[in-house]
Amino acid sequence: MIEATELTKNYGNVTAVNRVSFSVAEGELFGLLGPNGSGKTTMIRMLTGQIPPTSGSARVMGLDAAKDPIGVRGLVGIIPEQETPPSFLTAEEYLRFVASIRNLDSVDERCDRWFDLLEFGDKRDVLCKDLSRGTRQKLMFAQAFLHEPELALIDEPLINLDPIMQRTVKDFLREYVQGGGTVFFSTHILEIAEEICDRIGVIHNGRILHSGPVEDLVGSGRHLESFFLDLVKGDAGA
Ligand SMILES: Nc1ncnc2c1ncn2[C@@H]1O[C@H](COP(=O)(O)OP(=O)(O)OP(=O)(O)O)[C@@H](O)[C@H]1O
Repeated sequence: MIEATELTKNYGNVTAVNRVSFSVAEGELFGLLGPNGSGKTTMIRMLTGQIPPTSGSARVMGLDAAKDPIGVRGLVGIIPEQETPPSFLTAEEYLRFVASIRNLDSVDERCDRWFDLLEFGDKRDVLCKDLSRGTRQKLMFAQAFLHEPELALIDEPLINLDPIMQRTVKDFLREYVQGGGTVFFSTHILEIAEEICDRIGVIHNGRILHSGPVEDLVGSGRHLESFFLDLVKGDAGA
């Protein structure tokens, strides 16, 4: 579903992502872990064609993300970091707007499903500017999955959600990949990665320091936190 080859992004003299290669297979829940400023958001922006790479390439669902960014965004679901829905639309108007752009049928059913699952149907007629941060995040989650994409790319999916809603979203993501969907998400919350990911990549200073199945870590008796800290601190000291 994703094939990144020597992907690099420079902002002026800052190298945010440095010759990163990896792939994500269908049905996988892949977590990109890294501390603040390590390159996670830049990576997701390149994979979704929001910014072009300085060099290297990314194929996403068979399309070149730099050459066909609109094609990629038509296929995948995206939750960008700290993105908020338009302030002047209600929650339901926003979902219907997304549904019309994506030419979806059964719009009532699709909207109801997400209002029910994420328990915010009582907010459907509230203007987005008046929604709480957590409810805006639920809405962003709903818009990303409204068209039932085969691949979702999510930047920090659970950051504003309370523990009950985090549980719902984690369960949804596991069911989604068990049903054949693929998820690429970035986080610095290690417990979430350890709990739901099939595979993780650890990124620091724009480079992938490690990539592998979570069960290898669990099987070795190591906790992800100590593994992550050793890797990142070792890299910082190198
Ligand atoms: N538009 C930009 N212009 C200049 N530098 C940028 C830009 N976007 C990101 N950077 C820099 O690139 C590096 C990687 O940033 P990025 O936002 O990708 O990291 P991140 O891992 O998502 O961080 P966080 O977890 O804090 O959101 C940082 O040094 C950041 O300051």
